[in-house]
Amino acid sequence: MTSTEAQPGESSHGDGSHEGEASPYLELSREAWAQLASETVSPLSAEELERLRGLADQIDLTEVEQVYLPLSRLLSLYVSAAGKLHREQEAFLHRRTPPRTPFVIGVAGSVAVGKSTTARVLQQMLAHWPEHPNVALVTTDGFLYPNDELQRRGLMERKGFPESYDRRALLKFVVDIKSGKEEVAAPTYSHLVYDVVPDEKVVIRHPDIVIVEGLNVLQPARVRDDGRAGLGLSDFFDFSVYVDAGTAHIRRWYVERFLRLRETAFRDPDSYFRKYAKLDLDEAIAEAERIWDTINGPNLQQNVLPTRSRATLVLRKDRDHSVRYVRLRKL
Ligand SMILES: Nc1ncnc2c1ncn2[C@@H]1O[C@H](COP(=O)(O)OP(=O)(O)O)[C@@H](O)[C@H]1O
Ligand SMILES: CC(C)(COP(=O)(O)O)[C@@H](O)C(=O)NCCC(=O)O
Repeated sequence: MTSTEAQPGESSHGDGSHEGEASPYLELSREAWAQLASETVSPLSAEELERLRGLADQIDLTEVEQVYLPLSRLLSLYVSAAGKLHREQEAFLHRRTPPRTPFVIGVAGSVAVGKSTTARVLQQMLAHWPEHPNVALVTTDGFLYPNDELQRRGLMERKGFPESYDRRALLKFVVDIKSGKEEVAAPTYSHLVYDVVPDEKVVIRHPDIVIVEGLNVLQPARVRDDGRAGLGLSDFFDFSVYVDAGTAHIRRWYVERFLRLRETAFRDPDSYFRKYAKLDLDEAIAEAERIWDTINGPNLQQNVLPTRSRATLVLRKDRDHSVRYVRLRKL
């Protein structure tokens, strides 16, 4: 078994358990997990796998086969079991027209850890398992307050912190999905203009599975003024994945992505960051590090990392994005 380094604010096991307590997780080394891949028949042809890589230019095909294929199979088992349980419960309750309840998967983790990449690969892979072809993907950034509102609340330097989201709207969105509403719409966010896009929605119809990806999807429910805890988003998740890595690696991935965007997206005249396209290399690195050290790094430590032990499964990556071990909840 791989040893784990403790992170600030976490238990010595790094999984929420404390000395002398049984860990609620089963930990599988990279080798043990990859072994499962050899026992899993891929629902994707070689060409489909190759096409999948196009989704995430950087992702290694071996990684897709050894890590994400068994993960999609495991998820597929959970989806089937949840569907069966739901149907049997509805029959037991004599409900004749049971509503469709999509299987909801949360994908959490830091900015730049690889949540979007993981979520997109899982979306494609899950859609190839015959039982559930309609897999929708929603990112929580559409539920950020628009920049005007963030400015009004003094939160422009806190984008991504829990209070920068319209949490009530986000919760309603997931409740609507889980209660089997036929059509559900979510607002969208543009990384180019760095703001919510007015009047643009992503509409989800009849999904079998919905993946909800975002920094704070595992945040526990807030305690209300009357002292009672409400419901949190994760109360409506059937499964959750926390994408994890050492903070120093994530900080480097953030800076590298920033430098790549400086060569591409930041040059777009509509880009909020077009001023960064003019920076020389050292200035650009300093600016990316400043944003990390003042916004995304503190958010990771204060809000995101403390939710890791709430996940059903943790994917722990190494410095090159390869998954080093997988932790799965067994209790
Ligand atoms: N599995 C992977 N292999 C290689 N590079 C990856 C992988 N996952 C993410 N990356 C790279 O890491 C950076 C952050 O990934 P991204 O999915 O955009 O993160 P997030 O959605 O968490 O902000 C991107 O530059 C992306 O290309
Ligand atoms: C938009 C984000 C808050 C991520 O939102 P998410 O989809 O995880 O809800 C983040 O990518 C972001 O822009 N953070 C602000 C600091 C920065 O510019 O990196």
